[in-house]
Amino acid sequence: YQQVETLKAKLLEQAQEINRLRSELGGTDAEKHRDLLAAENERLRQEMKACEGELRELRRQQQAPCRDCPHLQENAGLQEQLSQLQREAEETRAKLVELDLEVQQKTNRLAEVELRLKDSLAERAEEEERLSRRLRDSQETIASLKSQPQPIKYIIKTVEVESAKAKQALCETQSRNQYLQEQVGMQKQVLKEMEQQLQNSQKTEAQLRAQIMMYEAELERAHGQMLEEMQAMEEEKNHAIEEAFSRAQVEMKAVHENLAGVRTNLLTLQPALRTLTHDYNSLKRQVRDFPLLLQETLRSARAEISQAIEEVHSTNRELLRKYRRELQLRKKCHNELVRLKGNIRVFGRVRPITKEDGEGPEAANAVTFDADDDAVLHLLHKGKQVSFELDKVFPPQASQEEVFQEVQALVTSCIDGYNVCIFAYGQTGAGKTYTMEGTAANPGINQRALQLLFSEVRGKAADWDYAITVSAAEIYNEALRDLLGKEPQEKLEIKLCPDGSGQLYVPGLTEFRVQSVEDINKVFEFGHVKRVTECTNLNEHSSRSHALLIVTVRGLDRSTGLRTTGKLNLVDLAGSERVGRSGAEGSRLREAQHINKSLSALGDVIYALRSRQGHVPFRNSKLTYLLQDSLSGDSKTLMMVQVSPAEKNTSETLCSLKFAERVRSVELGPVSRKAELGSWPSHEHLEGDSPGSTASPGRGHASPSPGQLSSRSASIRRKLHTSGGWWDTLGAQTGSLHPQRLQPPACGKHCAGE
Ligand SMILES: Nc1ncnc2c1ncn2[C@@H]1O[C@H](COP(=O)(O)OP(=O)(O)OP(=O)(O)O)[C@@H](O)[C@H]1O
Repeated sequence: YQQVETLKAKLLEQAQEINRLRSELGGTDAEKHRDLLAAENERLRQEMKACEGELRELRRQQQAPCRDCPHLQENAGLQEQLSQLQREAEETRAKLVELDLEVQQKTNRLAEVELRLKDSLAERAEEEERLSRRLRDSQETIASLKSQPQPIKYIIKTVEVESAKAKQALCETQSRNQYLQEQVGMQKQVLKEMEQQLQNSQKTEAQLRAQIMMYEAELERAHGQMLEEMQAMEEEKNHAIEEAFSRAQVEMKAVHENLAGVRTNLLTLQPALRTLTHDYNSLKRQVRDFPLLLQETLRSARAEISQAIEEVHSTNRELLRKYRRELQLRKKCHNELVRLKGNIRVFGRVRPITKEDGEGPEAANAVTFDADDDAVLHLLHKGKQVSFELDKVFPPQASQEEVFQEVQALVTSCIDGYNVCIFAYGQTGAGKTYTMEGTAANPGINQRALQLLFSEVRGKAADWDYAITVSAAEIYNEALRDLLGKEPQEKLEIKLCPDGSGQLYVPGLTEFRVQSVEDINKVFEFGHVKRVTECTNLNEHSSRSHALLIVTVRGLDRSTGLRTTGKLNLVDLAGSERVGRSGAEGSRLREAQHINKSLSALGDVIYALRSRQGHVPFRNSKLTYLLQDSLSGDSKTLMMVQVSPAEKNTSETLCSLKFAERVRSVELGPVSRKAELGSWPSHEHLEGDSPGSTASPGRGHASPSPGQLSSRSASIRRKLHTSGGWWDTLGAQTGSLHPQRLQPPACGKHCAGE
């Protein structure tokens, strides 16, 4: 029964489904679609008709004769339009055909569906009918069976026996039932699955609900928190607003106060502004007047400046005048100083014992010095000690530097325009060349003097221009030769300047301008090579000529225009040995005679100069003639007497020292001078002089004992400081002096000079 009910319900469902399909097919969309298609079809038909009408009209217009048609131009456009319309009509027609076809297909399908639906409905109605009949039969059967009291099995069998047809129907129903039970089982399975799904869904739903509730709670809490925060912020905001308000009030108050202050300031500034305006106006006036004022001021400033310049000029002139006066004064003082020291000074230098002196008693040292007085030396000659006093004595250990220090004042005075002569005098091998030239490692006066001149000139370069030139000459056998010339053998002459100045000059004497120590070295080397040297018994490289190095210093003071010319003559005299001792004969003898003669002439000139004689015999020798302008006037002369300390040379040493002392002592005092000058000894006398014999007053200059010398030198120095000077002393005595020929002491008995 239940199966039947289920079947019935199923059939009802199918019937409902069929009705729904029918209503779908027969109702809304398909019908609407069909109507729409029909309407569209109709519209297109109408449009096509209109197009065809238009086409016809156009064809007609085209075919009509139109010779004078003013629309000829339009014709082409119309034709084009026509063809366009034709194309469109064709397209529309094709479209229409397509639509017709589609409508036809859809109508056919619809009819087909309707047909099938009708068949299905009929079939179902039949089935319904049949089933309801069977149901009724079955119900009736069941009802009759129920009313019967027989056991069911029996009835069934009876039914089976009685109704094969019903049995068959029952079988079918049973198979159907079987099928339906399977269906029910499947449905149950589906239902179970769905229930499972439902449960899962419910679980998920419960979870989601729980989650939602949690979220809602969270939301609620966040909301509450947010409200609290909003509340707090609100309060904060209110508080801040209140604070800002109160601050603004305070500031406002301050601003008001400031404003009041500004107002009062403004009130007080107004008078200041008035003053400023006034000032501005007055400044404007001043600016207007400024160019005039400026011109005026400039005029007065110019006048002041010119006045100041004038004053400076006059001050400068005055200073220049004073400077020149000071220069003259300096020169005068210098002169005075030199004069006090003596225009002619005599130094002695004792060389050390050398290997040329040999060995044994002959080479013994015969010269000693005074420990208390550096101007005194003692010579042990023939067992007796003879003492001499000069201006300064250099012992053997004195260095070249020490010697030069004593002569450098003389050297520098030639920068101031003085003429200076430095002679090295002495017997052969006594050290003249060593003192004047020195060695490469230990240069002598010549090179040091030039070096000093260079450095002095450099020091004055700011104010002065200087030119230093050097010439080198030698006098050999009374012949003057140029040591720097191209023709050293050529004899030069000394001549008077043609300008009538009385000056002497040597035509053809080479003069080199030197600017450095290197230049000097070259000059010295060159000159030295050409100097005539010969071997003698006494000195291997004895110089047989007088060698002169003439240094001329020309200066120009740039500020004053003052010009100065000073000459420094550095003379290495020829050796003054005695002829007999040097073993000279023939030409050597002639050399010696010339040497002695010229040395004698030098002695004469020096004597004449110191005794201020009216006539000075410069012309007696080439040497004195050449040095005339450097020996006369306010020129300065230094005689460096070189002596050998060797025992074997004591005779020569004695001669040299006596000569030196006599040169020096000419001016020492009227009594001594007189006595000396009155009995000027010959060389023999000099050589024969003994310390004892010279001690007697009135006969030459006695060599006192060391003790006497000390007291004498002291008295001399006193004189130098207290008296007007040597020249004055000499001048006072000139009248009483008898001109004497100053004999060169170095000539031997056979000397021509004697
Ligand atoms: N002060 C000194 N110190 C060291 N050696 C010296 C000194 N003086 C001279 N001599 C040496 O004595 C020797 C002779 O010296 P120098 O040639 O200078 O003599 P001189 O007087 O020029 O001789 P001459 O008249 O023959 O030319 C040289 O060897 C020199 O080096």
